Amino acid sequence: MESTMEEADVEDEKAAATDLSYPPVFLQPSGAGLLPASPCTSAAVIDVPVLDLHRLDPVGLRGACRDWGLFRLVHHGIPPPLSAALQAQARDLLSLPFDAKRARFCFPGLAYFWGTPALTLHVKDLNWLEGLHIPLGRLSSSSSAAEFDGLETFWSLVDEYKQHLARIARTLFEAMAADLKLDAGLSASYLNEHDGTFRIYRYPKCARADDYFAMEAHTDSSVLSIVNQDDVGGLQVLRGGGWSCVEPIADTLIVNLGDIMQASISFSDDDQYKSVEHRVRVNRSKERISLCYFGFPMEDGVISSSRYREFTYREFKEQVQEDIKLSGAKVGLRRFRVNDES
Ligand SMILES: O=C(O)CCC(=O)C(=O)O
Ligand SMILES: [Fe+2]
Repeated sequence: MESTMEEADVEDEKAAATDLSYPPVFLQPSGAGLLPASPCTSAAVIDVPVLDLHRLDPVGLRGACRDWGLFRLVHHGIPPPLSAALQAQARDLLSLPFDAKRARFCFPGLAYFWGTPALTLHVKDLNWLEGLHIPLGRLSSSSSAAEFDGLETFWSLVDEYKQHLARIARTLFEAMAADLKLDAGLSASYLNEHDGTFRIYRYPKCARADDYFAMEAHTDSSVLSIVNQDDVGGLQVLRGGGWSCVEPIADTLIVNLGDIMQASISFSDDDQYKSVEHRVRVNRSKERISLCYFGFPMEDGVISSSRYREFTYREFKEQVQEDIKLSGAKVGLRRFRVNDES
């Protein structure tokens, strides 16, 4: 048994080591010279709350947002063939040779990245991922012919998909704002759903699955994030002090709340939503694709609450970037806490 496992490991490692679509940093079987992330632990599958977008139950939503910071969304209205077509396009585009991806996807409206979860952030550890970064606000104004050349199908799918994302994000946010009794004037600038960020991730297989994370533990800086994952799995959530797996289930979306929702504290009962900590594990023998949307506030949107000092989203973003530049890690909302001794 032992030797079979080892043989399988060697085969997986060889396959991963020769895939020329992988960034070269992922082709080093020994991972020489790379900083190892903390070892992954095995985690049990957990049943996360399920919400139906057609009949959004305010009590269920309140519980999911306060206790979990994450839920599974059903009846979300994205046609399954649209998700499948976009997943297939993502797979095709990211299977191009590494150099071709770097040369081809290099526009303000479409950028290829690898190794860290965002283009501009240099986090401490290598994340076993690559992807395409698409700022959705630029999509309609993006006029460069090169940006469209040969990608017409892809862009039209993204265009259709983004309408659904904006609809889902707005519907969920309105229900959350009503629950929190957010000030109507302020809450209008809390979510700029049409200018969200869309990222397509490919998590390469990694023979050393215990040494690296596909994406290390973090909270999202968004208002809310919407994850559409394939059937491979790997998303984990921190709950009750331990990590649990959020299973992929066909035609469902995983919604997680970001830091901005945690900061949007109800003035009426001082209660708080949760920006849930999550991470993605690598898979030894399968690549994983996920389509992720991040809804953010207006840049000048003021986030005002009893527990954090008032800040604009721009300020928050700049602080996150600065902390990462200085220490390689995000500090996040803690920076804005009133009376924070840390
Ligand atoms: O790919 C996933 O399932 C999650 C990605 C994620 O957490 C992120 O991009 O912030
Ligand atoms: Fe995330």
